[in-house]
Amino acid sequence: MKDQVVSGAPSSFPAHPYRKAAVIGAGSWGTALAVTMARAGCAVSIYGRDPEVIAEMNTKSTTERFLPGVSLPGNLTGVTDMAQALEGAEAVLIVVPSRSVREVSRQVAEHVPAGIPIAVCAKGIEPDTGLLMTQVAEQELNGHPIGCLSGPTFALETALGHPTAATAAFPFSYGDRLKPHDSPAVRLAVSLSTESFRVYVSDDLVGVEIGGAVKNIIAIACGLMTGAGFAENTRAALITRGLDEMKALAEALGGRRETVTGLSGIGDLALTCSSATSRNMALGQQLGEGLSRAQCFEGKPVVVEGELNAISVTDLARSLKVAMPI
Ligand SMILES: NC(=O)C1=CN([C@@H]2O[C@H](COP(=O)(O)OP(=O)(O)OC[C@H]3O[C@@H](n4cnc5c(N)ncnc54)[C@H](OP(=O)(O)O)[C@@H]3O)[C@@H](O)[C@H]2O)C=CC1
Ligand SMILES: O=C(CO)COP(=O)(O)O
Repeated sequence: MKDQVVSGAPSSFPAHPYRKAAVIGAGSWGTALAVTMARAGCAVSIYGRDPEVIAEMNTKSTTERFLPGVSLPGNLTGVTDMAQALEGAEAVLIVVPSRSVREVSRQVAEHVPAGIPIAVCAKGIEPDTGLLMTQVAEQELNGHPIGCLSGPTFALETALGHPTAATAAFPFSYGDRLKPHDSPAVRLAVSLSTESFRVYVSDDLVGVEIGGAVKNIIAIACGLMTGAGFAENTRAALITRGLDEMKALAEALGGRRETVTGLSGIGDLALTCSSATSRNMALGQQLGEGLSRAQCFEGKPVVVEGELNAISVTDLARSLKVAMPI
């Protein structure tokens, strides 16, 4: 099964949805995914470390800082105790910034029995090691199927119910008797399926994760050029050449080119490079307009994955002798 290519829409693989899941990270994307899973019928516990955010979720069914205007479903419970969040979970989603994935994976490992699938939803490459986020999680979480979820998915749009599609990827090589419909990728896809959210499945973790990590950097570049006063020809050139860089890096790591031309690659690249809703694009645009880093986002701290990852991706590309000029 190791090299079998599995991809497609969840309807091709009927599967049992998870009844109970834990989301670790109560920011915008973690909460949007928790909301989506809860709407799909799963009982979801979401772990956050800020007691005020969690209290607002449980008392008002809102999270105004992260998803303004969104009403949280009743089967979503916020908790500030990680062990409590993970109790009885059949699947775990880790949704924190890439720089926190190792620390959080280590914490999750203390509370989750072996065999429970873990989906890492952060986009990035670890500095110094050059590891994908699923590889980081794998080092900390022994005995778990580890996969990822990625795609063109602004959190607020997802939570507001705008039609959205993403890709879930898990390897199909563990467990001799595993059938495609038993794969965590398929079960996760089904567990997240609502009228407005559709998840496609893949077994190409490298292709999926490289798309997510690289698109943020290209989006900063698109923002820079927009802020500096350049126009659409320049953006099209950056997106197209950026896609080529993504393909080259994915291939060098054993990923597939066709994955990069899917939702998690060109889909996310197109989204993030075209809209100031993207924090990466917005940062680039403000810098291009001449603001200092401290002035961007009115001085508030905002997660901009492409900043850190511009360095880790460049280092990784150099170590593999892949040309990535952008
Ligand atoms: N927002 C989006 O549209 C999308 C985001 N993503 C990806 O999801 C990841 C998370 O981004 P996003 O949710 O947007 O970021 P946010 O800034 O909205 O939220 C990050 C959350 O992670 C929490 N966190 C950070 N470090 C830790 C830690 N060590 N332990 C526990 N919680 C922690 C933060 O808690 P605190 O507030 O206490 O610091 C916060 O609740 C990123 O990699 C991003 O690229 C992917 C797709 C869409
Ligand atoms: O990854 C995202 C959409 O797919 C979110 O993009 P930003 O992190 O740039 O806001």
